[in-house]
Amino acid sequence: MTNDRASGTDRRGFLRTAALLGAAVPLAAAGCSTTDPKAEREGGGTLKRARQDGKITVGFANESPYGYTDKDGRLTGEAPELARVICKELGIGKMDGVSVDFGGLIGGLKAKRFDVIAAGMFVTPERCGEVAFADPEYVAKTAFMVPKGNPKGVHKFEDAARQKLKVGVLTGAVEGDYATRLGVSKGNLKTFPDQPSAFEGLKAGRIDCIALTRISLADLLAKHRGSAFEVTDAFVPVIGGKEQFGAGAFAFRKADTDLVQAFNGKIAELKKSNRLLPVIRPFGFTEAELPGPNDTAARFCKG
Ligand SMILES: CC1=N[C@H](C(=O)O)[C@@H](O)CN1
Repeated sequence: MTNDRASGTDRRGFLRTAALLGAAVPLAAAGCSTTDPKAEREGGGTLKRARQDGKITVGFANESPYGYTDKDGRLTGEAPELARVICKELGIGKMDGVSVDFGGLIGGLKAKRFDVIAAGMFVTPERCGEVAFADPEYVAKTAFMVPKGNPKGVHKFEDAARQKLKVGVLTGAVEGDYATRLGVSKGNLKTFPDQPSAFEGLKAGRIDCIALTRISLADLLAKHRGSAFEVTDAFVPVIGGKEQFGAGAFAFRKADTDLVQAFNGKIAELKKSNRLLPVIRPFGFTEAELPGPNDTAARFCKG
């Protein structure tokens, strides 16, 4: 992989490359934190290395508008663009991207294929056992893509479960968990590696609906204007009496505590100076999705 390309392997196994990400800027050596040798042994030290190299690698799931390559092959989306702003301010001028299925993000991070997950991944208690999350950059709701007119009246997972409908989700995404916990049988849950294949499944009638964030489905629908589908109103699944808001955040290896802190510092600054929304607004995010003061990673790790 070159320094300024995003690369990955698509689901057919073809290597895909994509031009990247912002011009190099001089290293901001001042204020760099040093990493202790123990942290490096345990897989930390990424912030120091990234500052020295002037480069960091992010993992993304090619889910638009969270993290994807555009028609020119450039890595973009809510999370990569925000990461680009933060990294530049941290003195890391270049960002490479590696594309994997959503379900491969945590494994890829741990295997050091990349240093940060920049895919709008939700903070959940299970995932907090595996990775360290920064504080959320947005909080989003869920929706379904269904045939126009929503003939089966699917507004929440319980509606799909009751009617034994087939629900399409992305591999490794939270919606699969929501669905099964709210009564959809494993046999009626169909996983897809990406949005286009889920859409094909819906079109072919292999599934009755797709469950994802409303933002993701609105983006998918916009790519298929005039199609026979619609996106339902956004809702918040409730499991065991608890509302499941989707708090999206960058994720890091647990040993990279200094990198998490550095990102958190910059996210706090961006929020305080009202600079967060302008970065993510072009991707369909509004004030309604901005995290509140209590929407911390620690809060969502608790569930
Ligand atoms: C950006 C995103 N977040 C959810 C998740 O973290 O599982 C899923 O909706 C998949 N996509």
